[in-house]
Amino acid sequence: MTTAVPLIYCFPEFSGVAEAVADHILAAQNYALYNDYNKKVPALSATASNTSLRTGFSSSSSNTHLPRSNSHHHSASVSKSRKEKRLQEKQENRRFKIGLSGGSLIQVLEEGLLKRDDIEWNKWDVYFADERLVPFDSKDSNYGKAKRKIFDNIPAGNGRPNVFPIDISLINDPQECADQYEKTLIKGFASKDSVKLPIFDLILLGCAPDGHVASLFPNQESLRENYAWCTPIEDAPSGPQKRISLTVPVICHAHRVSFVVEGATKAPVIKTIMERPDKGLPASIINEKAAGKIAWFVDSDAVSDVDGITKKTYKFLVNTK
Ligand SMILES: O=C(O)[C@H](O)[C@@H](O)[C@H](O)[C@H](O)COP(=O)(O)O
Repeated sequence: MTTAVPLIYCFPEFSGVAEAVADHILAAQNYALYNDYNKKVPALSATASNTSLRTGFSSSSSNTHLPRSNSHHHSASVSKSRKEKRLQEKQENRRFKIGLSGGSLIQVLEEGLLKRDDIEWNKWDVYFADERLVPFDSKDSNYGKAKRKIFDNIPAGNGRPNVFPIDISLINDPQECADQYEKTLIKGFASKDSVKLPIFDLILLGCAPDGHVASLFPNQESLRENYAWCTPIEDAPSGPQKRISLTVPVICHAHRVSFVVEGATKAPVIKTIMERPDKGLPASIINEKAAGKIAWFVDSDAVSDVDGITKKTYKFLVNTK
């Protein structure tokens, strides 16, 4: 049995998965932007005290101290208000950084996200956990699919995310394409400081019947890549052969890593992941290495073969009223 005890949220239907995944994403968005899953705090633009509520920093002391008219106090309050302004700017510049896989996940997101009106799309930076090296208009392109199904259908006026696809001019050269995508990640995650690994707020993964996640396939060398952020795949055993993928260390370094898996065809592999981590399937490796920040969103069919797992009831975090 798996030594990591992941949270497994199970739903009888696909639509239940889609709704819960959307809530989960929204909670992660709100936490990344406001340190508050439920974003109960009032809009930032209003007052300085709102800033303190949102950031957790204590702001003005004017409610607890009588004002004193000396220059020291004046300059202190000027620098305080500068500090507040800086905090406010920092707050306003926060971004929600999410990594998406392809496959059926895109339909789940299409169904769950597009009906919500509390998504701050213009604060999203969307990267891809993996990409097939095909033209964007191919049905196999993860970016192309996400664009057609989701990004192109965001209602007007709801903002637009920053989306980071691969450099399409490099689809014949997986190594170059992976290096270039790594540069894109460095720019987005480490432009000012040097960081060992990027920290995504959330990475969403599917899981194929062979246990591959993103484009990390069983027994391939890319699964053991420990330094690069992004790895080339030259010979994927299914689907388009040339791909790029985020590496295991990058995926496991995210704040949250969530699997979204539906359908009876996945039942055998989910059994193996939960019961035989020693087989070392890519999904098992992530499940174990990122223990503590993993959640599984599955339908009943996908877990029908597994005995002895504890299914949790998903508690919706984001208040939609
Ligand atoms: O580009 C890819 O191949 C995907 O990112 C891949 O990792 C996917 O998530 C699984 O193959 C599951 O796909 P399904 O959910 O469609 O079965």
